[in-house]
Amino acid sequence: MLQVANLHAFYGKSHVLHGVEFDVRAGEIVALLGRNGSGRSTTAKAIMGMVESTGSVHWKGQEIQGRKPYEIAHLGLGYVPENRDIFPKLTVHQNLMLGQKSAKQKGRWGFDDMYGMFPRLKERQHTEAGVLSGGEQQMLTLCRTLMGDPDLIIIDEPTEGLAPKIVELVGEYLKKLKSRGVSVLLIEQKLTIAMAISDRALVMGHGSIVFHGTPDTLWADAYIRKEWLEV
Ligand SMILES: Nc1ncnc2c1ncn2[C@@H]1O[C@H](COP(=O)(O)OP(=O)(O)OP(=O)(O)O)[C@@H](O)[C@H]1O
Repeated sequence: MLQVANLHAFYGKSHVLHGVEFDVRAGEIVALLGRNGSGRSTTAKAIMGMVESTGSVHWKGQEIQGRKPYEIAHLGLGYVPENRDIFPKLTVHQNLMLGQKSAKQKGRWGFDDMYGMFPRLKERQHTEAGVLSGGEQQMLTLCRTLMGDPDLIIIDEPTEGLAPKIVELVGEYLKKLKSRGVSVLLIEQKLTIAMAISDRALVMGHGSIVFHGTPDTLWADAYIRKEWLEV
């Protein structure tokens, strides 16, 4: 479904990704793990056309490397960035409306799905998004992206700063997405959530993939965990 090959990315003169290669198949949750600064967010941004990059990004059989971010989003790739991407002066409901692909075209998800999944957003549907808590804004960003009906969602550190109970909930939601046919590329630091929900795990270090395999194999690999992860 998504195939990334020989991906290099640059911030000006700084060369931060060095030939990243991996794939995400239909219906999979793939965890992209690594320490801060290892290049996970840059990988997401390079796939979405948001940083200068070279190499190949194949999405559903077509090359999307070099395309504009909005074109990539229209092709069914959803991106939930680390910093909350909401319109603070609009209400929760208006934010969700803006996420819809088009008002007429019915996607896989409607308002009821979002409010069912996150009752807190339903309670606050008429509230300005800017006054929501950090966790609620994160949920809203995820829901707004889902309203665009993506086939694959790249989600950057959704559990950052959340209480352990909420982290578990986020895991449940991501599994729900998978059960509705949405693939997930989950950027994470927490090995526990990745172990609990992902089909495969990738570990990044210094801008390259240093491990790929099942979560169980990763758990059993003390060297990789010690060298490249904070566990
Ligand atoms: N806008 C930028 N300009 C210059 N260098 C950057 C920029 N953003 C990231 N970098 C550098 O690129 C490298 C990879 O960073 P990246 O943000 O992709 O890592 P990460 O694994 O997602 O970690 P984090 O969660 O801390 O963002 C780091 O060395 C970082 O300092």
